[in-house]
Amino acid sequence: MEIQWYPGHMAKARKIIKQNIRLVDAVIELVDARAPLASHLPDLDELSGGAQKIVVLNKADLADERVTGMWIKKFREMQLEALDVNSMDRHSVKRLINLITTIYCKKPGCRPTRCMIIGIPNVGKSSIINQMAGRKGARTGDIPGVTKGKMWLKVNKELELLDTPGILWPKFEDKAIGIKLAILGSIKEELINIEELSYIFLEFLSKEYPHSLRERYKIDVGKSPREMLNDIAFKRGFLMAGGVPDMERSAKTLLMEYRQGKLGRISLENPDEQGGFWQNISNQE
Ligand SMILES: Nc1nc2c(ncn2[C@@H]2O[C@H](COP(=O)(O)OP(=O)(O)OP(=O)(O)O)[C@@H](O)[C@H]2O)c(=O)[nH]1
Repeated sequence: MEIQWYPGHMAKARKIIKQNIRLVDAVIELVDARAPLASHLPDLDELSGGAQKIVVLNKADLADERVTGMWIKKFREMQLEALDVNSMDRHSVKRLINLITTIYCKKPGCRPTRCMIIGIPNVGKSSIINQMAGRKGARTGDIPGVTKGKMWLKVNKELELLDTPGILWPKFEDKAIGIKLAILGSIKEELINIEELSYIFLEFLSKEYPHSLRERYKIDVGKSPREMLNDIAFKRGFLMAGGVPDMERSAKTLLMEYRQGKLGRISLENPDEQGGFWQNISNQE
């Protein structure tokens, strides 16, 4: 499956990030816990200069807990601060605030640490900013030396966030990365052949999480992806004139329900995987 990818505003976004990054102590790179590598920004280190990076695996409530634990271990082995977070949950986000404070505020009365959130589309940047800043997130106003109009949100005495997150698009020369991001919902649907995408996803699920498919849709996971999608259409009553199964509706429903967590906690990537399903996808023409 070919994903047409024309992020026209990419250069502008990079420029804005570059300008803002020099104002912060730390960059919080938000990745999707279900695919931390595919949703990671390979050129962020080059953009972020000296600012320290904290990797936040967001939407951890939707990811396979065991696999997320493996990722955290892996990032820490690479000497990176890493934390799993559910931005919908105040307590979970509090752990991130505490981590930043522990790293940057060694003594009482320290100056506020300034952070910027960066991540790919739909990874949860606005949600985490809102959850971190909460009602206290009153804008602190223009600060001298800061690009006009730039605002800081006060999280607490020790922490301030830049009010606008940085959106970046990953480079994906690798076909599997594009497909994972499409499954997660980070790529506009108009750019995707949704039926083809669902076939790949069904094949992945039938190999890695067959029980989730069986439980949710009561289908035979030994069948071909096309047959499985067909069966989902029948089970759900997605039928067009003449009783023809509506495959597109079926595909959209499958992906929507995955993104909403209705299929259970499912990770697309595993740090220990070598070869395997995604490698085969990447190797395909
Ligand atoms: N389950 C779950 N959903 C989340 C989490 N974080 C964000 N979401 C949902 O993911 C969707 C995207 O979140 P946003 O905060 O708008 O993401 P964004 O990165 O600001 O998106 P863009 O503005 O497109 O760049 C929303 O429907 C959120 O409710 C999370 O930790 N868990």
